[in-house]
Amino acid sequence: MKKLILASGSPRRKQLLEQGQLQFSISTSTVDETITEPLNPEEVVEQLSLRKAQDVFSRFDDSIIIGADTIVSINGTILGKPKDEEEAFQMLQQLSGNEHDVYTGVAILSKEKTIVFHERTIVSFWELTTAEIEDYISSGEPFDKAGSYGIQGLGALFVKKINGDYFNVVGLPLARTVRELQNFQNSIS
Ligand SMILES: Cc1cn([C@H]2C[C@H](O)[C@@H](COP(=O)(O)OP(=O)(O)OP(=O)(O)O)O2)c(=O)[nH]c1=O
Repeated sequence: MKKLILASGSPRRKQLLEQGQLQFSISTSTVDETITEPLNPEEVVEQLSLRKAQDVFSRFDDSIIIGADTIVSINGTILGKPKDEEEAFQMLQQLSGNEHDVYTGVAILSKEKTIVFHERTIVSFWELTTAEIEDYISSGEPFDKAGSYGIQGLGALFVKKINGDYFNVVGLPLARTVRELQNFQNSIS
């Protein structure tokens, strides 16, 4: 059986794969995450997850590599990780009282094969007050997270409704990823 490598520096993705009882190591990718063409959110996450996986594959081509990327999409706008407090404030204001989509793309690749897929989860937020947003930003939680919130942390207090895989919002659609990986391993062995 080939070794499995998670191409991610995200502590959430590591935790989720561990929860899936998989044996793996980690090698962080250093790719540029800029998107230049006009793409749909699902195309963005698929392309970026593949870019991350390919980067690590170039160093470990005897292994199976998993890469992932998560973004928030609201009214045609894609929200990644905020660069500063001001951007975090704008993002949270946009999400307040509205419904948005969270997309995670996952790429699994080896010498023999490449697969890429995505999952979408719909999340509705309660109306947030300015004070609530400011307090949340002061907690520091928004900064390494797409859309400036973490559903697994204090951000849970903003969520009115969710439709789809919760773990997809945290950064990896776990059950689907494990199933896709099993099929992948069977097909190349
Ligand atoms: C919406 C949301 C996102 N996130 C996180 C998941 C991802 O780690 C992050 C989106 O950034 P990504 O660019 O997908 O991932 P990353 O930079 O953290 O890690 P890497 O590229 O090395 O794999 O946002 C949460 O933790 N909770 C949430 O509720």
